[in-house]
Amino acid sequence: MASVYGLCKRVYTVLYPPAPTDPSSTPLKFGILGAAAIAPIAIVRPVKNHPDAVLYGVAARDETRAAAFAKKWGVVKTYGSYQELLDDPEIDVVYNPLPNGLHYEWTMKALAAGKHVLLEKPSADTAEETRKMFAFAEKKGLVLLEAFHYRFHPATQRVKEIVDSGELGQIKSIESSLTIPSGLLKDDDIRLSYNLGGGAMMDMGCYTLSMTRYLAGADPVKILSASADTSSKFPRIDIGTSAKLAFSSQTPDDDSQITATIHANFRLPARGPFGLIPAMPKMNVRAVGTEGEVKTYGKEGNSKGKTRTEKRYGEKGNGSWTTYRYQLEAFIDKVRGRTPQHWFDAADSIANIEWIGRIYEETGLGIRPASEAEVPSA
Ligand SMILES: NC(=O)C1=CN([C@@H]2O[C@H](COP(=O)(O)OP(=O)(O)OC[C@H]3O[C@@H](n4cnc5c(N)ncnc54)[C@H](OP(=O)(O)O)[C@@H]3O)[C@@H](O)[C@H]2O)C=CC1
Ligand SMILES: O=C1OC[C@@H](O)[C@H](O)[C@H]1O
Repeated sequence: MASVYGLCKRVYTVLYPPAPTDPSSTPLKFGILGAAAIAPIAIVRPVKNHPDAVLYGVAARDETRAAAFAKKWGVVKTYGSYQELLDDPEIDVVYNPLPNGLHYEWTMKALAAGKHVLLEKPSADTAEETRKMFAFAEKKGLVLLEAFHYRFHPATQRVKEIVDSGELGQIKSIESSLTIPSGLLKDDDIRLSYNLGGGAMMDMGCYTLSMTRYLAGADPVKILSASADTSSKFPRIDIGTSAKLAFSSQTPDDDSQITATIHANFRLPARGPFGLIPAMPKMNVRAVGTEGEVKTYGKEGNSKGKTRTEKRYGEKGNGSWTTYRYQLEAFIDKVRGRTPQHWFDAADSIANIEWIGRIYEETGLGIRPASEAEVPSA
């Protein structure tokens, strides 16, 4: 009963985050590019709870969309084009939740305008674009972060701690999957557009790969296999991708490899007789060592031997801080010149998109198209 109450309380606090009690008189002003579906959870609510941030602007291709968004979420100013927002000297930080294929163009333009950028995942369509964005940010002395929010949460960090502690023995395999049920995406969803950088490996596989690389503490050494499911309607889009990767063992004196499987799918079929049991979105990570295993997100299985369940909601906000709120805290610390509790750098983002590209090549679908937009040069 107590935990049901706790859950309801956490959900309520996530949806209605309390205003900070000690707001800054000179907060960072955030601008959002596009009235994106993800913006309320990923940036609007976290900003409302941060003492050093305000939601200043939102731009949309059609200003009425920006106006509707601003009214609903309490944003101060609206713009009828992304460039107008970037040209506003009041804006300090840009949140870029545009379709993947537009990440590079608008991040380069935002950096050129002198804004720090919190950039949605995956960083861009190609590794070359990601390299250029980070090089430009560094040259300009601006903060650029790919929004892998999960990394900032204490639960993720605890899993990493368990893996690194050695209590599981030598890690032999890592499995990571992120899947959503069939029927969730409409045909015009950005995730189903090749030109906008869509595909399951881009959209969800980027997390599974990132998490696997994080737990392995290294990049893969080889792709052992990779395959993609497609559909006749979207022949260049992977509805699902599965890949098997080899990592070098991180344990000294162990020359065996870690085998990792990653799995991303947009169309998990319903189950049971006549498909009557609807599938649920699933996020699962499991690292198996010679002495034990750790699972995240999934339910306890019928494991033999000793098992324990650890919960890590984090201490902040009485356990109500989301991954996005933790991410925002770190991002603002970085912008303000403080040391964030966790960070990951350009090399990490570059390696992730490089391996996404390699996996796409291996499936035969090829990497997503590079941007043809004219952008400011680094
Ligand atoms: N961190 C996370 O948990 C999540 C991250 N994401 C990432 O965020 C990004 C956006 O995802 P999501 O919010 O679901 O996307 P939406 O479908 O809501 O699209 C985002 C915005 O893209 C703009 N846009 C610009 N050009 C186009 C175009 N040609 N076609 C369609 N839209 C266009 C639209 O802005 P306008 O208002 O100007 O029309 C729209 O609001 C993606 O990179 C995705 O990977 C998505 C979900 C979860
Ligand atoms: O967190 C997520 O889960 C569902 C995906 O479609 C989305 O883009 C991703 O970021």
